[in-house]
Amino acid sequence: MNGVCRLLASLLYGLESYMDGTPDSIFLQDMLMGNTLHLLIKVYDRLQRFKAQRPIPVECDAERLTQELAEELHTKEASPEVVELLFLLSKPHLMGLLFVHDAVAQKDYEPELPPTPPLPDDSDEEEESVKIIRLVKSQEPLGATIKRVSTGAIVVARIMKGGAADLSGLIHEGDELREVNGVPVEDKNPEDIIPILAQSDGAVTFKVIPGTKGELAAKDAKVFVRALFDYNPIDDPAIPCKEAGLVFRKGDILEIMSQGDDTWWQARHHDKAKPRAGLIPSRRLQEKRVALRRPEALFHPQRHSKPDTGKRNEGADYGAISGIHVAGLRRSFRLSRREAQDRWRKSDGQVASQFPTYQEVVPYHKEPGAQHRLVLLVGPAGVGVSELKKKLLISDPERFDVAVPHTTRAPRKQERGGVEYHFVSRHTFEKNILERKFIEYGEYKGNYYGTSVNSVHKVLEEHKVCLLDVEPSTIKDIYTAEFKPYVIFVKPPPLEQLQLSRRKAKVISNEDEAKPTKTFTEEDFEDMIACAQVMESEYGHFFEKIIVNDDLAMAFNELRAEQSRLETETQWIPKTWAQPCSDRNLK
Ligand SMILES: Nc1ncnc2c1ncn2[C@@H]1O[C@H](COP(=O)(O)OP(=O)(O)OP(=O)(O)O)[C@@H](O)[C@H]1O
Repeated sequence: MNGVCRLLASLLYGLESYMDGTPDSIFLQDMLMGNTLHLLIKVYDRLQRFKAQRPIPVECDAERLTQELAEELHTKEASPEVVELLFLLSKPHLMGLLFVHDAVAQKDYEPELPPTPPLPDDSDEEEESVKIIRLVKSQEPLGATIKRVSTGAIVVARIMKGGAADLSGLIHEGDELREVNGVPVEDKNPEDIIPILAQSDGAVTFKVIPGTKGELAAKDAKVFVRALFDYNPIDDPAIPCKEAGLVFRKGDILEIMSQGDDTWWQARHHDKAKPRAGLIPSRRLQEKRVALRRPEALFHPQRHSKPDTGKRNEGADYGAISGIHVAGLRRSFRLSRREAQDRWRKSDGQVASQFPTYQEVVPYHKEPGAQHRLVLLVGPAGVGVSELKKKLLISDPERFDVAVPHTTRAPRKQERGGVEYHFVSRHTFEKNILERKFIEYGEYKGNYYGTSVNSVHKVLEEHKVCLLDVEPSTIKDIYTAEFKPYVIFVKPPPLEQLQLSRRKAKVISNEDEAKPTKTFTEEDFEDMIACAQVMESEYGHFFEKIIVNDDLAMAFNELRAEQSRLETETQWIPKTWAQPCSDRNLK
């Protein structure tokens, strides 16, 4: 009210200089000063106050009630009060008031929808199936894309789930667009139609010929996938509509909302509130793309580890360096593994596909009392996997453990079977190899070293978290429901930070046997970074967590936090792991 009054006052004040006595100016002045306008404003003010109070009607049919009362009064003795009441009830003002009251109480005042635009005169037979659709536009996009098909017609290519068009239920994929806001679009390109929509304020009217693809979309079942690659529609020249694309990163969990199209699926981030779906390349399309890019990757230099000269000091182990003897951290065993050329076991087929695109996943929460997931640590040689593992073990020996490895070498003084190693004969070891009892094994200086499946089971059965560091090529062999491995990749920081942080660090020397350790060389750092890149590009789809080992304390804290998270939060595991029948046990 105040605002309206102020506006009127300033209008009068502003108009003063224009009041020149002409009929128009006199009319305007009379109108602005007039009683009618001011009464109207008063009414407006009252209505505003009632709007805020939101009164609820006591009676919705006062008119009928009044009529009944009048009939009743007619049967009574005509006392002066009865006569007066009958007189009041019959007054047109009161009747009008009650009529309006009832209309308001019954909310019988919705504005009628504007009449639909008349069909053009030149309607032909086909026009019989024409649909006129009116949608009210908000800030949100309509959530539909259009394209020109081979017949030259403009059709609705996609309806994005949860968008305005989808929620309206009126427009469907395959509908042919004839007009937008009365403008024929048959001779227009899709890009020319967008500005017509952009210009329209409020309601948009479409004239469409219903297509046949309409009902398909809703039928798709919901699925969750882990994206195994990064995607940004801006960089994708093939996407039919960049604005409709969904940005995601490797590791994101996506809810697939429609697989109706062979090449473009619709998905949304499972953890984001936005209900509207975006376009993503289908598995088939992405696999095709990766396959075409593959030859390039094959020529990528692969330097997982430097060729071993066999000159290293077999006796050097982490005990020697750190003063801590823990089974599974023995340097000799780790060196043997690096020498293992023979990839003794092929993939068991559990991996989603040859070309990592999307992995179907389901939520997983560890039941109390269930075994922990096997924690796999991978990283290039020297990055700090052993250091981090050792710190974790020391931080909570009741909770973490490592599998005791097997070896064919003779026990040294103070070494006890089953503690540092399981000492076995060459014959037994080879028999175990044939029986596929090892997760990984290798030979170093004439002796075998290996980690058995049973030794991992032993740790898990004790309800401890088993920490295992493996070559990335081994992951696929234990990527099973039995172990539910959680793969953590330890990554080196960029070169400068690597040089800075490792100034005082020591590695095993392979040039000078007299000194078991040496400082890192420039080449070691470059190798580490190159190797990490190859590992990430070849095996990155297995990594659920990447820890950059720059500052050791920070990297360790991150690892610890991740371990706690694993025990408390719901995780996403491959769907095949949740179906016990499809498990394949390692023997
Ligand atoms: N963030 C860090 N800052 C400084 N030094 C580090 C860091 N991480 C590891 N180191 C040191 O780098 C050296 C190599 O680490 P570590 O032996 O743990 O590597 P690794 O990944 O286990 O490699 P390998 O398998 O070849 O033994 C050790 O001396 C370790 O203390």
